[in-house]
Amino acid sequence: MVSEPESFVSLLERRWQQGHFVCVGLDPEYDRLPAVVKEGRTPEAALTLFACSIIDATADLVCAYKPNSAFYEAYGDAGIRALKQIVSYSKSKYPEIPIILDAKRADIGNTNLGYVSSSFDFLQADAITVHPYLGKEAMAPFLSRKDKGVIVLAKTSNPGSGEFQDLLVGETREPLYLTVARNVAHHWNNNGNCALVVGATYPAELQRVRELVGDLPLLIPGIGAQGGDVEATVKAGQDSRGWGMIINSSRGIIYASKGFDFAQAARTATMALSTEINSYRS
Ligand SMILES: O=C(O)c1cc(=O)[nH]c(=O)n1[C@@H]1O[C@H](COP(=O)(O)O)[C@@H](O)[C@H]1O
Repeated sequence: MVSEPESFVSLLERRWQQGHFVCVGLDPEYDRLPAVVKEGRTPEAALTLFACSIIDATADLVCAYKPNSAFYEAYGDAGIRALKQIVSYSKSKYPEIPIILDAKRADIGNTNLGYVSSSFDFLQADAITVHPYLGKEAMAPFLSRKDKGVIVLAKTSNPGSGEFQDLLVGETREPLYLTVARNVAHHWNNNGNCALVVGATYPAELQRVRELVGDLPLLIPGIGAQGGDVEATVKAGQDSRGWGMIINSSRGIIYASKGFDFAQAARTATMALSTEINSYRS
């Protein structure tokens, strides 16, 4: 009998149980790669070696990896091949670590079937980031994949995220990001596979979301290069179990050193962030 693949949420909860809350963002730019990685290699080989070296150096410290598709699509088919190799490498060597494809997809329903095939079946990611703009009905192809995580943008980390996300809406005149959080937690999550994105740069909003959604997993980017505060993030973002957080740092970890020691430096940065996160959990 073929056993069911372990679900995204169950993989995640096992990592949290072991005290791992850091998500390393695998967002490589060829021009920023260390010379030791680029020398004598094609861009495809260099991107793959860089990300896989960081995976090997940090696998015992993380709750997830999050490659952002943009950084691979930028290099055309070579980039897509690199992304495929990186996900395959991580899934075969570290099957206990969930992979989040950060692609911020979502379209009308039948178009979403294409995104589902490419992210979950071709790339074999465990979860994907999506935006909520088309509503629950359109999201059925994602939501029906019980084993895969559907991580919905609520309050994003960028300075201009309030333009739409903070608009006061509905009878209660609450900010739109809270309506998104409520609908996802209470109406979209029939299969227990939903999560939300809330930026670490907005701890007050993070707290409001956490109060509204119970123990729903939250992907929290914005630590490191974007300046989010770790203490405020953990205090606002942890759930009733002291879990619930996928705290992403990309540039702050992957570019910790430009030298031959880049992977070891990524490990040191991941360890420091993990220790700091755990020091604020209750
Ligand atoms: O969905 C995301 O991961 C995301 C949402 C958000 O609100 N802000 C945000 O920065 N991200 C992503 O998280 C990563 C942040 O990278 P660094 O700023 O380098 O740590 C990038 O891949 C972003 O695209």
